[in-house]
Amino acid sequence: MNIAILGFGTIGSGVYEIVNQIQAEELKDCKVTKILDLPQNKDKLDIIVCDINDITEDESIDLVVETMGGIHPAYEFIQNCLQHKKHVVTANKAVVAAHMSDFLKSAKENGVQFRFEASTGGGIPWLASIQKAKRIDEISSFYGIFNGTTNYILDSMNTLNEEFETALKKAQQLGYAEANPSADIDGYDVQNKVTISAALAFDSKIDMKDFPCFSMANITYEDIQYLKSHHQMIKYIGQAIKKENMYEAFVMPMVFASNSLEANIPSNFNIVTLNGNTIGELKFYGQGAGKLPTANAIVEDILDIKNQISYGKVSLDKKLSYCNTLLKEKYLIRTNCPIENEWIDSVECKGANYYITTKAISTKDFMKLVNSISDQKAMIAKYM
Ligand SMILES: NC(=O)C1=CN([C@@H]2O[C@H](COP(=O)(O)OP(=O)(O)OC[C@H]3O[C@@H](n4cnc5c(N)ncnc54)[C@H](OP(=O)(O)O)[C@@H]3O)[C@@H](O)[C@H]2O)C=CC1
Ligand SMILES: N[C@@H](CC=O)C(=O)O
Repeated sequence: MNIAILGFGTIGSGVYEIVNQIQAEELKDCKVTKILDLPQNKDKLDIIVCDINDITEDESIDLVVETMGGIHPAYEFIQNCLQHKKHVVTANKAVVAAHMSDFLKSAKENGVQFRFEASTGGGIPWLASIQKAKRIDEISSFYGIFNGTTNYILDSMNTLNEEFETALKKAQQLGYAEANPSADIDGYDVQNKVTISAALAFDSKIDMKDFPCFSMANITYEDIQYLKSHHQMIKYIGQAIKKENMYEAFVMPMVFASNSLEANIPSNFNIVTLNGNTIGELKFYGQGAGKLPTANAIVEDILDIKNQISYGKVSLDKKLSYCNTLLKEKYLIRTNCPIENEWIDSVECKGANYYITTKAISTKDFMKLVNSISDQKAMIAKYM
């Protein structure tokens, strides 16, 4: 199987290394024969080309790996490759979340495969596991730590007493962060991953514009110390739940008991959990970001395509409506101004700050409460 890679950065170079340099029996008839890169990088390797047509028009190429990131020109390049009857495997959650149904349709029309395991959960076989679980079960909910960069930051602040900015810089140097790390910190990356996971778990295209997404940028060292004194830890979570033809979803910081699995996830690792009617709770753990773990997930997709292995068809046929009264939960707000409200359960004063815990309330009421807070630096989290 001849493979082309679009984009030779952290993940693209990892795919090249695994396919062309690891001596696995399964990989012996796979070879990267072309790489699309920008003209300034033309001399890095003799298989680099700078025109997508050199790949789409090359009949010897069977499969294209897209690891450029972003929506454009990734969307056009993926469509072009599918229309030229080449299988496509991508790690690019932004383009998959936005255009999954177009890609699946083009792949079907052209008799090829479109796979995207690496887009969600890095090296964890999460999407395949959702598909396997769904062969028997109805999946009612999933949640988890879906972002390696933000987990690395929170873990470094907690265990190494590092500043947020220092930890972020290290995560960037290690190749975990998105090109614009606001995607990690402000939640767009997890929104994409929740959307992709929901498509597979619930057979439905949910719209990320509907559900709340709170940044984790306001979490401070003092917040982590405060929670530690209460035997708790904060993590950055994506979550979705389905009830009949309705769903709720969130991206936000969440407070866990310090002896829970989630509270103890280190470094760039992710943990993701699904709930099914016969399997119950099922958890998956592994590196959620980084060159070789993510490249590994891409190569697993390549081998599944080569060996014609599928865990079920992806269908987005079910219509789910967003409903913000399905859940009733407790929230934690740290702010410099007191809040008086019927939904407040307790308030603890710490220096200039108030740590406010709400009663169990609906998302609808919680959003009203949040909109009444003028403190731009307020930290907002949900209790697990
Ligand atoms: N890093 C990670 O841990 C993970 C990343 N992903 C996803 O994988 C994708 C790639 O990420 P990553 O490897 O980290 O990103 P990088 O920025 O390291 O790599 C992207 C590469 O693509 C190149 N590129 C951009 N546009 C073009 C173009 N038009 N033609 C040719 N080359 C182009 C870039 O060149 P230049 O730098 O010169 O602009 C860069 O070398 C993203 O979608 C990301 O979300 C998914 C899971 C984990
Ligand atoms: N930036 C992402 C990369 C993997 O999806 C992350 O940190 O999780």
